[in-house]
Amino acid sequence: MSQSAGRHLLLVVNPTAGHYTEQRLTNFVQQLEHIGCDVQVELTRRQGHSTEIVRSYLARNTPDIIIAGGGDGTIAEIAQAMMKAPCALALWPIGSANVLARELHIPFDDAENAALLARGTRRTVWPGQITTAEQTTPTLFLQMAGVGLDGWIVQNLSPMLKKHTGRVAYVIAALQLALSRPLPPFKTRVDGISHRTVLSIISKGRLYGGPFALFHHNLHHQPAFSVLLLHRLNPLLIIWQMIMMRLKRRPSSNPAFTILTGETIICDHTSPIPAQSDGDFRGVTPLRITSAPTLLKIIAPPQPVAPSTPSQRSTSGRNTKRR
Ligand SMILES: Nc1ncnc2c1ncn2[C@@H]1O[C@H](COP(=O)(O)OP(=O)(O)OP(=O)(O)O)[C@@H](O)[C@H]1O
Repeated sequence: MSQSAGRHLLLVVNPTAGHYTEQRLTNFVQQLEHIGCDVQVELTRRQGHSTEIVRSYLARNTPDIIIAGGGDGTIAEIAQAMMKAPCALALWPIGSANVLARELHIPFDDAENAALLARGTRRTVWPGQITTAEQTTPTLFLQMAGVGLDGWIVQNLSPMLKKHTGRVAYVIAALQLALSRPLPPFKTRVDGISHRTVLSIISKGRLYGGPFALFHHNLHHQPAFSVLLLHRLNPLLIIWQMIMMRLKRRPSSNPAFTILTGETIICDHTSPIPAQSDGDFRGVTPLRITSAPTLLKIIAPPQPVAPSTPSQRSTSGRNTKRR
């Protein structure tokens, strides 16, 4: 009898996610049933609906695993409702970018993913949380948050273009913004040290925008973030960095940006600067980013041996200056 026999799974699916098809869902459910799981499928109908589905489901049931069928936005919404639940989260990566799934080495082949679910190996991850002045409850994110350029991009992104071109839509929006108007600089404080930035990327993972490695380490296993602070916006620099990322080279040292690690990040400005996390708009500055108070269990292959813990440092040597 398989290890997964009798496991009760809730599969929450975003049917608007980049790589969803009805046929793919039918096949995936059959694969899960084939390994002995009892699967309940719920389709979302609007943004935020997956949080409501999971909350009301957990009030009445105790599933063994909740599967997030979608991209990073759907995963974050489901995690938001699961923080105190004893069950594990699994990923069915059918989104456009699927950054967290790439980061955790979740198989993109559905049969292999079902086999991973059958084995049930778990990792714990430490989510981040973003709190704005208008929120009473912080919003969780599992992969990354971006303030400034990233927030403007998500605010200006055409959903139709995203549906048809996937990640290319973000590049088009970034170049449009970079060429159209000067973006206001704002203040980002990383563990008390203040920097002037036009974009701050605060990440648990190594990857950004899909398969591109932006940082050396993934910090999912500890209450810290990798932080990239872009000090000025130069379209040529952005194109150059994209080429380097495409070639899977990490950003080189450059006076235009600083890379460091930190635990508490505060962004502020006299006028509101937009922020996104895991690909969705999250409000405006002033805002504060810290680690969530609880860990989350995720079905994933075992974590590769981690390199030594990075201490707070800067690749451009500028993190000690106050701006
Ligand atoms: N039925 C729905 N209709 C409209 N929006 C939805 C629906 N279900 C979920 N959403 C929203 O769609 C947004 C994007 O979803 P998701 O992250 O799953 O897919 P994606 O954008 O294709 O993938 P990725 O985040 O990996 O690029 C999320 O904000 C989610 O709340």
